[in-house]
Amino acid sequence: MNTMIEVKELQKSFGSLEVLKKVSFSVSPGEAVAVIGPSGSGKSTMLRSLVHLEEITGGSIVIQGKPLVENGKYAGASDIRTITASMGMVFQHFNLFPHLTVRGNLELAPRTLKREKVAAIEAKSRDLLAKVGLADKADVYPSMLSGGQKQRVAIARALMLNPDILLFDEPTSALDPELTGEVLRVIRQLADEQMTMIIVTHEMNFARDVADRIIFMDKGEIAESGTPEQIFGSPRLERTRLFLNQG
Ligand SMILES: Nc1ncnc2c1ncn2[C@@H]1O[C@H](COP(=O)(O)OP(=O)(O)OP(=O)(O)O)[C@@H](O)[C@H]1O
Repeated sequence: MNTMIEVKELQKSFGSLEVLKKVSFSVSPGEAVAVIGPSGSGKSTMLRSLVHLEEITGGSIVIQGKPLVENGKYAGASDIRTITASMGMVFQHFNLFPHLTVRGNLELAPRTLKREKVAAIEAKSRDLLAKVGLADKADVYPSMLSGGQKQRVAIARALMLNPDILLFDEPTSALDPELTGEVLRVIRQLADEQMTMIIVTHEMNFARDVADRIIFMDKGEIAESGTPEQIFGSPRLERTRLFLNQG
């Protein structure tokens, strides 16, 4: 399989507001793609469309060769479930279940799906918590954790279902600056392990360091796409950076 994600002429409108205007791109296996761009340019909407959290108004999305939506027509409900199950999503605001412990958060979906034995699920949650540096937090509740710790739990939770693709929607935007590093380190480790990822982020330096490719969105379109070297040499991006820094 050569393409993990193939997006063709994706269009999305909210009422009369056209948020995505024929956006096309593809992601190869093992690629880490960062999506950057000014606020309101459609980055989150594009990402959410891939996992059917937004219903698109035109175009096609094909995940690992399977069409989620083709020329605006969606697959059947069961195919949509299967296709979106191959992707894990990490949100800006963590979205942990407050009434479950850290371990409970990790194990809820796999225990509900019953695809694996309970012992295997428990072993995996232990391993993944160790991987994100939180082995000692398995039995605490999310309210006891810092934002950076919560986000690392959310990443471990997304990994519990063995996704082929991970999507990050501004994973550090809700964090105090001193807590972003611990989350970015985990994402970088996943990139080093060749996890296929799309990361929507405002962290320009991180995008430059971790991404194989950068997609720069502006006003619902892909303004530029290329390697970090190509994109960070671009005068258009420089103008946006100055603008963002002033904000
Ligand atoms: N549910 C919705 N209903 C109406 N408009 C929406 C909805 N969701 C997003 N929008 C609008 O779509 C546009 C793109 O939003 P989106 O969140 O995709 O941008 P973004 O590039 O991710 O921005 P940011 O960096 O601020 O998160 C914005 O104008 C936003 O107000």
